[in-house]
Amino acid sequence: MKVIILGNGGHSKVVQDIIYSIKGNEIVAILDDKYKVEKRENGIIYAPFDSLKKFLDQEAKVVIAIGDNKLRKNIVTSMDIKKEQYLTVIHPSAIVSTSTRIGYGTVVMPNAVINAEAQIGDHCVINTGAIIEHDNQIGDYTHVSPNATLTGNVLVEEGAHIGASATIIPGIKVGCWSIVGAGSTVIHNISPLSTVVGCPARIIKN
Ligand SMILES: CC(=O)SCCNC(=O)CCNC(=O)[C@H](O)C(C)(C)COP(=O)(O)OP(=O)(O)OC[C@H]1O[C@@H](n2cnc3c(N)ncnc32)[C@H](O)[C@@H]1OP(=O)(O)O
Repeated sequence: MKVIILGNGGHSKVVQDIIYSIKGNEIVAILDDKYKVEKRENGIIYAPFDSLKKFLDQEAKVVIAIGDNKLRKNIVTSMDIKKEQYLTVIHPSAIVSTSTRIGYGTVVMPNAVINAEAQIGDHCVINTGAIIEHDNQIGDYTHVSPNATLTGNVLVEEGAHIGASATIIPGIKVGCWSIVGAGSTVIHNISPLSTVVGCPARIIKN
């Protein structure tokens, strides 16, 4: 599979490793606005974002490898690429139930676990070792950070960011574009656009 990667920062390095860990994948271009002019190194083209259309052919799939949820959404809305052309990337060590649905452009990192009937949206990041338990609903453009644990029936709305090693107890709703601080334990629903931290998590911004 030919793959075009958008973004070339720290998160992208991990995504590139995952793409290479899957047999048959080939990264053909890495686009980022830090490249002002097009260049080719070791068979990969490096160029600014707006050159995407030039490299996009029917065979190539696209992954947005940018950790920031809002930026990922902005790029998707500005690029006008067909949904089906986004590649869903799942590291071979991740454990994913056959009854889950994982959306377009979503990246599932090493040792993540996604259990029965969880639904994961488009352009999400399920980071290293994250646990998404049964029946979770995870919205588009979310990021579940390394080692976070979402227990059963958790609902995470669009754009929310769950910090590293956070824990969310069963049945909780995390509102859209909220942030859960690293190491927090969430025991109450979180309203949209809020930031919560601590054990139990308390609101510090909304
Ligand atoms: C591979 C990767 O790297 S994936 C990326 C994973 N990233 C993360 O997990 C980062 C998650 N982010 C955090 O935890 C951040 O601290 C945030 C977003 C919750 C808060 O950041 P800011 O809005 O900048 O808040 P700020 O640092 O000013 O702290 C505000 C208060 O909350 C407290 N606080 C901040 N974060 C936490 C936390 N995780 N747990 C407990 N308390 C916290 C601070 O001590 C401070 O308290 P005070 O007012 O009593 O002094």
